[in-house]
Amino acid sequence: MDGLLRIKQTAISQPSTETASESCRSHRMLIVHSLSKRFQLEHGDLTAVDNLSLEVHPGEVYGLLGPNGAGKTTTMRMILGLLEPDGGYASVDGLTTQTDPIGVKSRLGFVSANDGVYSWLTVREMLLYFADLYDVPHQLAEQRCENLSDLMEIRNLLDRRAGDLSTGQRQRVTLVRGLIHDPPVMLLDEPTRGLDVVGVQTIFDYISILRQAGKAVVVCTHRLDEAERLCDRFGLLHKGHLQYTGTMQELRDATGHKTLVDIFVDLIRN
Ligand SMILES: Nc1ncnc2c1ncn2[C@@H]1O[C@H](COP(=O)(O)OP(=O)(O)OP(=O)(O)O)[C@@H](O)[C@H]1O
Repeated sequence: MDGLLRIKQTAISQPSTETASESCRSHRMLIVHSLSKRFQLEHGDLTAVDNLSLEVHPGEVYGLLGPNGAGKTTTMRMILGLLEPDGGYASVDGLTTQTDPIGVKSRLGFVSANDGVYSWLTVREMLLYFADLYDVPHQLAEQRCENLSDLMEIRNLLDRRAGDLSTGQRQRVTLVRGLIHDPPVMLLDEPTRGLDVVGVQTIFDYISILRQAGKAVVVCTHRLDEAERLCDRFGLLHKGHLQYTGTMQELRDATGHKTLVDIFVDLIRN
């Protein structure tokens, strides 16, 4: 952790230097406005996401939590522009998924437990390829590749074939890949799924780096204990509705329960 934090300053842009003022900084937040999605099933419609609104500010980690089928993935897919909403939009930097879906996409980084790597490319080739997809100028991409490799301790892997890496090494590479275009907003879908204790700690370190770099971070996870330690604010989704949103203390005050687990059990049973 110490090593990562020591060098993080050089690897990803800091909010104070990247933006001139607080008002400018506030544009770099994620706004989700009245997102809705219905799926047509054989026996009628299913509302997977119902009029969901939330905001995530720079330097804030927001836990989007909910039981199986609550609508988390559907929400993420709509924010990422992979699924057309029936209503509402997501916006970053004043751009919206309705009017400039590619502009929004270029401002989002995505890390998922299902991330794969291009087996036949070296790690460096793959990182530069992704940078190119995001139109990062080559020299800047090379510089980011070096700096982020130091940050996530993968410098010794840069010239190795991605397909030969261990699970933990791949994880670090995909974390770097998510940041190669220096997006202001990061979406993390079940980032600790299937990882050992070291892998989980890597994710914790990564998220604290993102927070300190002023990224707006959304984390979807079933690990409520982890979410409680990681996130500044939470949205509790159930059957497509955002039932509660707020800090841990606000959730406690609203529900009368102490832990996320208790809040969840109550939510699902009632
Ligand atoms: N393409 C689709 N067609 C029909 N129904 C879908 C489709 N995608 C999702 N759903 C339904 O929408 C609801 C929400 O699914 P979603 O995958 O968003 O939940 P989730 O909160 O991510 O669940 P999990 O934690 O189990 O991954 C579920 O009832 C699911 O079956």
